Amino acid sequence: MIEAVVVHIVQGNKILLHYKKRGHGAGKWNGLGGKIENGENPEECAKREAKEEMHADITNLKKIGIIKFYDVNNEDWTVYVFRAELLGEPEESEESIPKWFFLRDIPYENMWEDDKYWLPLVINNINFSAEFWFEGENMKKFKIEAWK
Ligand SMILES: Nc1[nH]c(=O)nc2c1ncn2[C@H]1C[C@H](O)[C@@H](COP(=O)(O)OP(=O)(O)OP(=O)(O)O)O1
Repeated sequence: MIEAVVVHIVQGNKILLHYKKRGHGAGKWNGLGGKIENGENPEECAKREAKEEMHADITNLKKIGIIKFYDVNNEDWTVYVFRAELLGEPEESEESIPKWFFLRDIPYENMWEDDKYWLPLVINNINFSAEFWFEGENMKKFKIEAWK
């Protein structure tokens, strides 16, 4: 089981997304994040990834969801989802290109197929737990539980 974090930064009517240049989900827009390394907790991983991926810090982290991804061909993932606030200016890095999107223009068609089911919950500060079953990049089934 791989453990990872995804962090979403929502400010006013905009969200900061990252075009991933490499790794799992390359070619898609996503929150920032990555795999948890030995000895880190999810918050520490989120802060490290923010520095690595966009050369900026994040603060006021709020854990908002937990997602399990089951993939029949590959490995299973547990992903901790956070909201956070940005300190400073995001920059392009070797991993990704950051870009602000209006909330009404989120590019769901160029994101992981599961995102459209749970990102609205993150934006509305609704806690959730979800499970998604994939075959490669195709989502087959899902379950979501949400609570205020
Ligand atoms: N179906 C999915 N939907 C989604 O929104 N995010 C997903 C996802 N499956 C995985 N993720 C996230 C978790 C994690 O933040 C990221 C994948 O992590 P990466 O491969 O970028 O990890 P690292 O930054 O540790 O990369 P490397 O150093 O290249 O191994 O994609």
